Amino acid sequence: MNELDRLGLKGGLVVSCQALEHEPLHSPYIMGRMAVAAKEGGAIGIRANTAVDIKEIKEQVDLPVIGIVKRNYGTNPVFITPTMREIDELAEVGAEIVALDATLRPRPDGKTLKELVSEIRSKYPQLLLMADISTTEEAVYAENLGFDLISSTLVGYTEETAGSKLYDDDFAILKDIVSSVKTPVVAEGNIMTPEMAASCLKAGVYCVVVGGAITRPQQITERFVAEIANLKHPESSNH
Ligand SMILES: CC(=O)N[C@H](C=O)[C@@H](O)[C@H](O)[C@H](O)COP(=O)(O)O
Repeated sequence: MNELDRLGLKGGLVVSCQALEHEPLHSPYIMGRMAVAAKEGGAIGIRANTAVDIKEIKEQVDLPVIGIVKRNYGTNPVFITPTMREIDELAEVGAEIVALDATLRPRPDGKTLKELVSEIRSKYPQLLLMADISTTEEAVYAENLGFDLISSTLVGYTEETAGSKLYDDDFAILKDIVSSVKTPVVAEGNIMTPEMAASCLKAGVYCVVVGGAITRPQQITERFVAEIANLKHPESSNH
């Protein structure tokens, strides 16, 4: 059994417990409780943002953590674990897997993705690396660089893919990625229902990451409110 399979994520649900500074649940304590709730519900892993949140989550649950640090560097669009600084923070708190932006866009420190990956491999050989990508081309490149996992996290969140959603055309992009690489693929991004999560697993992904639909109550409330508003004013939904 390889290092990745030993973590026990295969075929299961990873819950992303994240709340940015501007969000109502922003707090390591609350993210720790979210992780406990996720574990009670049967989650087999947690995805989390920042060293402080991960530290708290690791004190609360014994599940493997996919760690990221979201940090903006000026106007550069790469914000998920962009540089070695964020990798160092995540390694220090013991994230088993580190996810990083693996798009082909220039990074804020001017390093190429290839350079960053080889630096991480020599500094932290035990760390498993997840490539957060937005296109099949990026997935294939990430596989060539030797990433341990490839996640659809950034589909719809880059200039090139803006306007698309992971679930478009019955998860066509996800299926294309799965059939183009041998590396385990993670389905992540806009998976809003249990049925959608099951469809992703049926499409051959290694595991599924769900965030907002479980841990961002403001998003969940918004969907209820939108549906109710639609009932009251059906004609306005066309505008
Ligand atoms: C694009 C981006 O910043 N994605 C972030 C990556 O960690 C998180 O904000 C998402 O919540 C996570 O990917 C899970 O996706 P969803 O919350 O849609 O289930």
